[in-house]
Amino acid sequence: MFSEGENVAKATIPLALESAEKNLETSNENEKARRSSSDTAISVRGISKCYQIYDAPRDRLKQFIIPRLRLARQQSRQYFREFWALKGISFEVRKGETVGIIGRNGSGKSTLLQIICGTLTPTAGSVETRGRIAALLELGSGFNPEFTGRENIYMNGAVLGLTREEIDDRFDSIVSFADIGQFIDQPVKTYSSGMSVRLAFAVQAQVDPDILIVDEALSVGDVRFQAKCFARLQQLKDNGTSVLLVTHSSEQIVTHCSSALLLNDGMQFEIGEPRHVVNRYLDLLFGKERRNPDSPQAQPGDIFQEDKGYAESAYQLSTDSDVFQTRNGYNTHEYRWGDGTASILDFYLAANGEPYPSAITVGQTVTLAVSIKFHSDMWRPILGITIKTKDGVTISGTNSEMADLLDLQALVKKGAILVGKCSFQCRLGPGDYFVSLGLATRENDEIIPHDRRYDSIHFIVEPHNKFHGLADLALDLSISHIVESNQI
Ligand SMILES: Nc1ncnc2c1ncn2[C@@H]1O[C@H](COP(=O)(O)OP(=O)(O)OP(=O)(O)O)[C@@H](O)[C@H]1O
Repeated sequence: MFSEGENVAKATIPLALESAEKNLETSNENEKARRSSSDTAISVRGISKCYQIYDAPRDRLKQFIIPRLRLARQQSRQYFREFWALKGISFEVRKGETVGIIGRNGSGKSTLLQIICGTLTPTAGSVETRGRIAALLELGSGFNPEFTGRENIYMNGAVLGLTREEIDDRFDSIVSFADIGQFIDQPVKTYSSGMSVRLAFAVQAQVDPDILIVDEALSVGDVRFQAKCFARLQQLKDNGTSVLLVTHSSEQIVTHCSSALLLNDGMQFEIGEPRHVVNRYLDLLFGKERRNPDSPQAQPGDIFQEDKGYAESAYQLSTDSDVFQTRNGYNTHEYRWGDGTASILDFYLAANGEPYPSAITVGQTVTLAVSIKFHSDMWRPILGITIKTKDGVTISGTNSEMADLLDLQALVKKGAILVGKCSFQCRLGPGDYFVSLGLATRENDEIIPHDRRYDSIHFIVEPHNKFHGLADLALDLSISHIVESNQI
């Protein structure tokens, strides 16, 4: 049905062994193997999970009874359908590594985590884990709703293998982390979902697990609590805890994970560097009828005739061929997809009028212009732009719908060239930034990408000491009155 061996080989290399290979060049082969395996916290090999789906409860009964009534040699009918929730998943997680697991609803993420935790048995394959596993699999997982928070802390701690004294030692820090006040002595059934998650995370994270598994639970907590959880996750990672994090947030993946696994229909769709995996995920979410628009459908030159005016514009943007990749600042690692019915051909970037600058000084006015060619008629195209940090955190983004651009709220004819322009004052912290561009249309509730060029332009903001942080909010710091010490 599927080749497990193939998957093992493919998956383990990017996650765990790549850097190990570099480190071990000087060691002998045996030492290599010993050290690599002692560094491994989780080893998942060829995991598959098949559920039996029964159309009616009586079929389940028939499946149980009838084969037992027949003679052993007689072939019995099957009363269920097979559903493979996971197929041939293989990867390894090293000590101190945080691996993000991402995928659409129903792609198999929770099933995989349950198998790793040992609460679900795989149909095929095996999992090996080292050390204490703490898991936050669902709301208030492991809590008895009738018990108080206090009682549940002791119960959970015991399940995680802690003695009463060890729990006593950690009790105050758990309660302080959860920060649910007097509710600690109320039955857990009276808690809000956010409070349950606070307590559950506090317990799991304060028992110093070797492996911590978090399934979406953090999305329930408020933003301040989430920030606190991620700070704690960082501490745990620094102390060697391996973390498996299931989330639908691509930003959490790029910000907190050292590698990522993308599941699709139960299969390992992509594994490796978080930003790349996240781009593949976005591709799955929005990339209907994916096709790389490398070769424009219109004949070179014919559009140029119609659109002479644009070619003469201040930005000297190409209007007939794709020269995007020839410009200074083009990121060769851009991620491009779309159905190819429009092409983003060219871009112009300037800082205070200087074209394609090697670096931008804070405070300068940045101008970005792009030319787009339409290879078919298009109703209300949407032009979007997003600026992200090199870690994939979105700083700001907008699109022609949000900006209410009337020019695009109409039919754009095949052959037309559009030049979009965006300018902003650079109020960014020093560092590297990436611009993503996109041209799409909306069909009912679905976005159809025609040409998306993610992280396609790279620019650098020069070091400065005007402020610290990602962006300047023009914080207005002032002191209204100083009282001399001898007047107090
Ligand atoms: N006990 C079960 N019996 C039959 N099918 C199941 C069972 N549990 C899960 N499934 C199916 O297996 C698939 C994977 O489910 P799973 O919960 O692992 O997905 P998921 O990626 O965690 O989804 P979500 O993002 O919505 O939480 C789904 O199609 C689900 O319907």
